[in-house]
Amino acid sequence: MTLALTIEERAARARAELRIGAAAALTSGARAALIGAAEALAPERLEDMRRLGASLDLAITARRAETLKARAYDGDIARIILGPEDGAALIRSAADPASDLDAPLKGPFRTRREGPADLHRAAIRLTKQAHLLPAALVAELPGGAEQARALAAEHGLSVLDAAELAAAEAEALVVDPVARARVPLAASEAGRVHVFRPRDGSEEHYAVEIGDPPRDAPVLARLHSACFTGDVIGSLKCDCGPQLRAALARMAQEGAGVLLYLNQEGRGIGLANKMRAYSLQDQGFDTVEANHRIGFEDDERDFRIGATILRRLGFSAVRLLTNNPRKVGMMEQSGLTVAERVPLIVGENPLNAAYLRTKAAKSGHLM
Ligand SMILES: Nc1nc2c(ncn2[C@@H]2O[C@H](COP(=O)(O)OP(=O)(O)OP(=O)(O)O)[C@@H](O)[C@H]2O)c(=O)[nH]1
Ligand SMILES: [Zn+2]
Repeated sequence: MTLALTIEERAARARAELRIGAAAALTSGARAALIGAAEALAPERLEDMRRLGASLDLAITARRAETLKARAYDGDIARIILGPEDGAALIRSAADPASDLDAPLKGPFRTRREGPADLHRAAIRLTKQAHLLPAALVAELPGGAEQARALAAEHGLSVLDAAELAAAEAEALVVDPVARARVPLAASEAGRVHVFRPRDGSEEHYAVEIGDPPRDAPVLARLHSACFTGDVIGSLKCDCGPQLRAALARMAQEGAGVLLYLNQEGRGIGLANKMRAYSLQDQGFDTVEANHRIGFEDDERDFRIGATILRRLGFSAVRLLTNNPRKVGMMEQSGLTVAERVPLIVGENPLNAAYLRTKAAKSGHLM
């Protein structure tokens, strides 16, 4: 029956469900759990999960666990054991770094050592993909997958298999061209915008083509990650706006180029989480420390999507405008030739100098 949803479609739906505070069910073989996003799940639903579950955990990343001084027995993640008294306030304080400074001695949190952590890991992945705080409530069901399917059928919940979910992530890298049109730009009247839609239902990405770059020669290219604050409202905290405009100006000057505008706001964590990171930066943490304290890696972007889009446009070799060696490495790993790295050093000001120094010192950016 082709009306049945694929795992990718069910994952897209589950991400939306987590964002609106609904629960979903995850299975792994005969085991299963109900999950919810720590920042969104309604308290009444939490009580249902507590009632139905043989256990109730808060799954967090090892990064967040480090800030909370909780032991991460599962490598990249940790499972905080919630007791009957642990309600919404405790969950929020464990998941959300906003109050860390007011309550520096959170916890102590007891973390789980025994048993598999695959359901917890899958739940955290979904919250990250939904651009929520990377923290999930996980109630293991005593009746396993059978109980999960019965509950899902009764209440209209999504049921996803953790292993299938991981395998389905490759679909995020498959994009289809949707529409394109001429858009005369201030930098160059020979502008054209192409919209690409990922098969996994995640956000669309755009390509801005300047002129008519030949497909058989390395194209002057930029992979620009969305920065609402820098690109749109002129934030002085980063260099994104000036980089965006300088890249287009350089392409206009050469008469040809392609700028990918990738919707990877905040290095892939979304604007809400980026503002959480900025709030931590106001408390004195640098850009990398701030990401870690929320529970993210320094950089959650997958640049392979950029290579895919370039190839869809017919390019196989680039002269890449970037100061980030990771972008060069990822393009090459994806089979694109980087004929040259073209530095893009613009837009330093007194308010972003420390940020740019941190990127150079900790993230390997070339200055
Ligand atoms: N999480 C987080 N993201 C930030 C911060 N400042 C800027 N960003 C995001 O960082 C990304 C900047 O991306 P780029 O300029 O494309 O990449 P880059 O790694 O700096 O590399 P190049 O500019 O190519 O040298 C954008 O998605 C911004 O939204 C910050 O303090 N925290
Ligand atoms: Zn920026």
